[in-house]
Amino acid sequence: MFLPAGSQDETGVLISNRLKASETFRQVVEKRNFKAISTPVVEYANTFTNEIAGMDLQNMLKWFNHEGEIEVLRPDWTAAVARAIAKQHPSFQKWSYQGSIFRNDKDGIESRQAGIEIVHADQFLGESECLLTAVQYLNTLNIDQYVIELGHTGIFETIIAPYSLKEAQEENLRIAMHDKRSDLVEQIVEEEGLLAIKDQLIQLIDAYGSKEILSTYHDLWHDQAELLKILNHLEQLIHLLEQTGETEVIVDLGRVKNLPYYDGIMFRGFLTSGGSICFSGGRYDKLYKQFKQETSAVGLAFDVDILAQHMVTEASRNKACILASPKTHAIAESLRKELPEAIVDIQYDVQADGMYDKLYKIIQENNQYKVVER
Ligand SMILES: N[C@@H](Cc1c[nH]c[nH+]1)C(=O)O
Repeated sequence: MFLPAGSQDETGVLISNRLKASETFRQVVEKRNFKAISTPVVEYANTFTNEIAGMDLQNMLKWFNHEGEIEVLRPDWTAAVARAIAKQHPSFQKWSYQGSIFRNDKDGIESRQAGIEIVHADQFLGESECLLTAVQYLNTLNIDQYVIELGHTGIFETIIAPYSLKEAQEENLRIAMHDKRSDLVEQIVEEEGLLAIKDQLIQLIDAYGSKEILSTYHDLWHDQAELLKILNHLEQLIHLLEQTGETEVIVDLGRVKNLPYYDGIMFRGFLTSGGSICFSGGRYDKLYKQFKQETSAVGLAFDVDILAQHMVTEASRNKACILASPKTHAIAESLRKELPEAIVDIQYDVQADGMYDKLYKIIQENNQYKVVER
């Protein structure tokens, strides 16, 4: 029997790591006063594809229901949580969730996320709390080899704003920037007659690295108030992270939004070995416009599958086997307590050597049963 492309089975350590990552997440966010929320796996496509949320239906797992409406398997938590809490009283700000999302533009169709969303809070408070929760969670999981990257949708958007690009061309340019394809950026800019910003965009592609890069851009953008404001904002967040710990922070000024609803700061966590993205998030105030709310909204989600692959597994426990028979099986069961530290299996026969660290047999002594090493 085969599985559809993108679906996969899992066994052993990966599962226990994932469960541990989930439980740790639950504890960390509960202690930081997040309230758990869960939304159904099946939703109307419109929750994600409406004009404001803007996600692409093409990448969703979808079907028609009996009323002819398109339903999907949850492709994104952020839009689902926004739908769910839009009706809630705005006094509560901090939400957390855990569960799968399904999209066929990712490596596997299903990926497990653990995330937080902070709504109606002061902007800097929300962003700081997102980043500091990420730091605390990764520390608690003993993952210390990572880098936090900060970006901002406003840089690219401000630069192209004076030119009225068609939506499709704008998106192509965004994708070329996202992929850091200077050849494509050059081509699109020339086709669209945007020569005035050609050099600026090409230069931005390489504008990533440690915070020192910010001072170069302070000079370059000295007369562009909007862009200077963004640089100051990034600096403020870097300063906060520096004050609270040893976290390595980089900036990518050429970063463009990877989700259509982002408008503002964007953050990602990269694991140093291998470079996988372990969390991703950003500001998305505009998503709430669909509910006629002008508010602040920011969040991030961890890729729990990636975390599970990179968690250091604890030294595994000793594996013991008590050899029994149908007649002594009940006795063997009662003798498990004599081996409290080990993983204890009961078998009638052990075929392969090396399956267990120790083999025990049952003996009777003074009318008492006990296990002794064989
Ligand atoms: N939903 C985003 C993560 C996020 C949470 N909040 C804001 N952004 C993602 O799947 O990448």
